[in-house]
Formats: sequence, structure tokens, C-alpha cells
Amino acid sequence: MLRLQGVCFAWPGAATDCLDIEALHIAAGRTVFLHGPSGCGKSTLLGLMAGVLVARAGSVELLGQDWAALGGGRRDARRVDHVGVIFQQFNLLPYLTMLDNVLLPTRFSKARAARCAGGAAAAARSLLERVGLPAPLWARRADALSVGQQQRVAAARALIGAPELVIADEPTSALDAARRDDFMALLMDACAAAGSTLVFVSHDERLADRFDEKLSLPALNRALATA
Ligand SMILES: Nc1ncnc2c1ncn2[C@@H]1O[C@H](COP(=O)(O)OP(=O)(O)OP(=O)(O)O)[C@@H](O)[C@H]1O
Repeated sequence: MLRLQGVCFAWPGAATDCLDIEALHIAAGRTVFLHGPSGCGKSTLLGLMAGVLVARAGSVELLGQDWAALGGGRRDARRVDHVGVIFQQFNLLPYLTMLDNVLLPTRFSKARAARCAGGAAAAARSLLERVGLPAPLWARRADALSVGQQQRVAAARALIGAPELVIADEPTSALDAARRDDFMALLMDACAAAGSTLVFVSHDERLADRFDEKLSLPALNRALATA
């Protein structure tokens, strides 16, 4: 599913690499808990996996395709077909309603729309209900939502149309304990039902036992040893 080989990445203007990973392979359908201290490169690694960032050396392959071999437009199209991302800052479109934000991947990707049993609108409504956002809220604009509501809309948007890879960057940080447990159950169930691979970043070690694998980024990232 995901294969990283000899990957180096430096932010523009930085004198040194922030990531240097010899090899990392993640099999289809696995759930992976990625952890490490603030600043060790977790979000950067997720950006490389999702093809938002491109390595300066080495390869990052998703489903056998190296992101670096594609131009920006083709990376965007491939991402929306195959990857659902819950960003740390959610990245909802503020002027769209809750429902329209969830539907976005299905508007840009025929593959995602085709995988919605019963149609995209029904899939969006079902996901919103499952993340605890009832119908009276669906027409509300994203910029009128609480942080916890935005986080759950971002999760529903990532899951719609069963992408092969789901990437989540600290998705439970704004949720209380009860909502966090519901959210985790939904995320794990949705990924298991779709056979999606899940790469999940969190500082909350209590969540780690729910995952097939735990990956410590400091143990993988050789750039930290030389920083
Ligand atoms: N847009 C950017 N431009 C330049 N440097 C960046 C940028 N984003 C992150 N960095 C740097 O890259 C390094 C890794 O940052 P990253 O956000 O990947 O860490 P993280 O492990 O996800 O941290 P946190 O747990 O605090 O979210 C840090 O030194 C950070 O300052």
C-alpha cells in the first residue's frame, strides 16, 4: 500500500533535512499509530504519504505509484481518488455547509462517488449521523462550527467513498472523552469495513492499543540523530 525507500525531505530554506527514513512499508488494511515528540516530523511524514509534499530524494509510493513522478495536478487528482486526510487544522471550506464539505471528495473524484452505496448524499448524511452531527446542523456553514464539530466533519469528509488510505493528524485533540471514544470506534469501524489502511498521529498514548502497529518516528527518522 505504502512504500517509502531512502526518503529525505528538507523544508524550503532549511539547511538540513527534517526527515531521513531508510525504509518504511505499510501493508494494505493495517492500522498504524504514529507517535513521537512535537517537532519530530510526524505531520511532514503524513504530508509525504499523501503526496502533499514531495521528497527531495528517495521514493514514496502509494499503490505502486511514486508521488514524485507526477506533476501537481495529477498528484491532487490521485490524492482525492485514493486518500482521505484529516488535517491538524481540518482545512474545511468555510463558506460551504457541513454537508457540502463532506461531499467534496465525491465531487472531485468519480471513484470516490462510485464507492458510495446508495449515492453520495446518502453516504454523507449517514457519516454525519455516525460522527454525532444531527440533521439540523447539516446546512450550517463550516465557519459557524465549533472546533470539535469541525473535527468530526473533517473525519466524515476523509471517510466518504472509502479511500484506500486514511491519514489522520491528531484528529481527537478537540474532543472530550466520550466523543473521542465514539470517534475512534467510527474511524476504526469505517476503515475496517472499507479495508482502508489507517495512519494515525496522536500524542494520546491511551489510543495506541487499538492499532495493529505502533511506529515511533524518532526511531525511524535518521535526521533527528544528526540534528
Ligand atoms: N511549513 C513549514 N515550513 C518550514 N518548516 C516547517 C514547516 N512545517 C514544519 N516545519 C518544521 O519541520 C519540523 C517537523 O515539523 P512537523 O510539523 O512535521 O512535526 P510534528 O512531529 O508533526 O510536530 P507536532 O507534534 O508539534 O505537530 C519542525 O522542525 C518544524 O519546525
